[in-house]
Amino acid sequence: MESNKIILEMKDVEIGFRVKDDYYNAVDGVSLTLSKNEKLAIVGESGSGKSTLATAIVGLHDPKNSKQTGEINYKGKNILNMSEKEYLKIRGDEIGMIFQDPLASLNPLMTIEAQIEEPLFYHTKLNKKERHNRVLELLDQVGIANPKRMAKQYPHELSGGMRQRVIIAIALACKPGIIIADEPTTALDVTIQAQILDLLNEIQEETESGIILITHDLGVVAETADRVAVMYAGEFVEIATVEELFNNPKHPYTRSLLRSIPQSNDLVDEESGELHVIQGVVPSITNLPRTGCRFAHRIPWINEEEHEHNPELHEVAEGHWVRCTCHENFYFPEEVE
Ligand SMILES: Nc1ncnc2c1ncn2[C@@H]1O[C@H](COP(=O)(O)OP(=O)(O)OP(=O)(O)O)[C@@H](O)[C@H]1O
Repeated sequence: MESNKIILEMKDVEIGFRVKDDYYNAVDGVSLTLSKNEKLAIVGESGSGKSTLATAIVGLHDPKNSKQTGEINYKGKNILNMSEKEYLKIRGDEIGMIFQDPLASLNPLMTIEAQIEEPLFYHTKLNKKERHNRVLELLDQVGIANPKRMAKQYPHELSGGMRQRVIIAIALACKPGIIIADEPTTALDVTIQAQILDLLNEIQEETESGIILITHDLGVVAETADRVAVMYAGEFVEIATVEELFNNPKHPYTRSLLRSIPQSNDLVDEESGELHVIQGVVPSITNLPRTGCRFAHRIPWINEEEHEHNPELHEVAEGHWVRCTCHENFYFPEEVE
């Protein structure tokens, strides 16, 4: 990493949703920093709270149905306390967003040019001609072969991969210092996924922005990230550099996630030829155990005494944090004869 200047700092962030008359936390006390020029991945199964956190960073939770506490500090201000008016100055300007479904994120009735021009209109002083030139420059930057032609088209005329490139162009329009990418390649087929990840890597080298990449896919993490935070049931259970996480995973959840990806032969059970899968699912927010190790029920063969009563993150090596003590004597039952 060329620079370790912290540009976003999350401190004890809690985000709860109203269910009937109560609030239940989907994000439950997370702390993390993002540095300039860093690609930080947040990884976890569906329901672990990743999108809830990403949505808070871009200030898009509905205050009527959600409750946010803690701090997400950006340029000395807590995003969680900002009014919509204040946030409008930042969103799409200093913080860019790329979401999973490019079709849902684009307006079907506006040309590509009009959609890329919009943030330039609101956040810059460029005149019409300058905005037009910047639109063409951005389309070129995201690898679109004929920017002039594409600028006049509508979203339905484009392939999924092209639409995602347009979304990235919109996110980049005002040269944001931070880019939040929530499952940016999930809706795309595998070859296009690889191109979009390459594009994100290239863009980051050029812009030196900090990128938070939200994904359930460890393959995407390996391709893209510098550092990884593994999220389970609203908490970070492990934080490490990508090399450390893949070479020396500690938390039982991380180890289970790594065993469920099919890249390596030794992940496949020799006798049955099947992948090892993690039993069970992330509990819903109303059923989350709020005390003790939240992963304990998915590794029932591990004795209760191995878990902490109030699991905390422990630094096991420099910059490598693991929650709970259950990793110390953890094993997979199939490894024991
Ligand atoms: N508006 C909401 N109201 C109530 N519960 C919600 C709301 N949004 C999310 N949740 C719940 O919060 C938990 C975390 O959801 P979230 O979408 O953040 O997880 P995720 O890890 O991003 O999963 P996915 O990849 O499926 O989006 C889930 O149990 C989800 O059902």
